[in-house]
Amino acid sequence: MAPVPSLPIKVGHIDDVQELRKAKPATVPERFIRDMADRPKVVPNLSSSLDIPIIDLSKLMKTDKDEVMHLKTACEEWGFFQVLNHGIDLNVVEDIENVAKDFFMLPLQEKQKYPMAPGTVQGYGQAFVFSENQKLDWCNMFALGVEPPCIRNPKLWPSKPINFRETLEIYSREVRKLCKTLLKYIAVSLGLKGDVFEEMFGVAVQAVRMNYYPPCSRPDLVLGLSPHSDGSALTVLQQGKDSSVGLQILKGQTWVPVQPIPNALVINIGDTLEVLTNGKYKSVEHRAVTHKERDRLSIVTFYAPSYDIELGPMAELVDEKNPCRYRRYNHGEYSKHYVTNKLQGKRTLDFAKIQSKTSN
Ligand SMILES: COC(=O)C(/C=C/C1=C(C)CCCC1(C)C)=C/O[C@H]1C=C(C)C(=O)O1
Ligand SMILES: O=C(O)CCC(=O)C(=O)O
Ligand SMILES: [Fe+2]
Repeated sequence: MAPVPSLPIKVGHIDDVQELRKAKPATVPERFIRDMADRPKVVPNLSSSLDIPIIDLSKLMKTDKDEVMHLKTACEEWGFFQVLNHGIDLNVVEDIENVAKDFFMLPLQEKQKYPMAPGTVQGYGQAFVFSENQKLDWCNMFALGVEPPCIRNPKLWPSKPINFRETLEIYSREVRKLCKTLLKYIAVSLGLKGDVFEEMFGVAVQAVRMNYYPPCSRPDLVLGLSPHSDGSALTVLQQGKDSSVGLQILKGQTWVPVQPIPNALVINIGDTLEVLTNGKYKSVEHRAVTHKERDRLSIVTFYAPSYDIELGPMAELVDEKNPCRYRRYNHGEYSKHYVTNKLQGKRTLDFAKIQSKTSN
């Protein structure tokens, strides 16, 4: 079951932010200006002790016990880590960045041949806009369902740049392998059998979203991407080589910037793993901010179970001390719920939460 909108929705006019940037209006249009409380603080991006953990996959693959512990701590305390020695050929990483950039640099008319229809998440445009008065993100997105083939919409796969399709296929194959490997060690770090997720997921759903954030004259007033947690099991995020620092994750009350590390990929736990682990590993809220002079590109892969599967907290992770915090549900239904609601911090996961006096 692929998620589709059931009602026609009115979203009003959505400015293309690259075109806005070219036109250089004296002020940022009202629809992009955030309420005071939601505006980002613009501070210098200094590296600090609050950097997200770094995991060396080559050590994990030798089942280095310390690295497995390190992974466990990263998933429990951060929900985010950067992975080094991820095994994806650097040419593959470079090629996807180049085709994504080439796509976004095409004339608007060309990109609009692949429109994201209101209320849907595939194609070129802004996802997660459901009303005329909703604030907009300072971002252009291009998103495609990749696996299994039944979620692809072939009309949305662009003919330009000419190597787009082949490059995305090669990249997605490699990222899929990486997700399977990471899930194996995530299972091991939980004291579970390495193949537990692979067995459970069926033919995993995989989607890619390319986000392009042009510079913004008032980065203090806008957001590149609204706060959200990902609906996936695992997300793999590649930050453009010369991109500005823009990804921030919420740690306690603080938005912590993710400092790009050359040749590393950013991995985060999605809502689905939070549910499966009964909240032991958390999907952490994150957002993107913009920069006054510099642009930013990110290529994001969402990896999730087949729509057919029913899931809930794994029995091994539920006991008296850790009572069951989420109900069982069908993943296709959660996907539909996710893509038919605006990005709203961690609120989307209320879908699955068992409300109790102690739950947060
Ligand atoms: C803009 O897209 C998203 O943010 C997104 C959607 C991904 C998808 C597609 C682009 C094609 C169809 C499948 C899918 C819904 C995965 C986020 O994906 C998260 C949300 C859920 C649920 C998930 O599994 O990944
Ligand atoms: O661009 C980024 O760094 C954030 C992207 C993101 O969180 C997403 O696409 O879900
Ligand atoms: Fe995200």
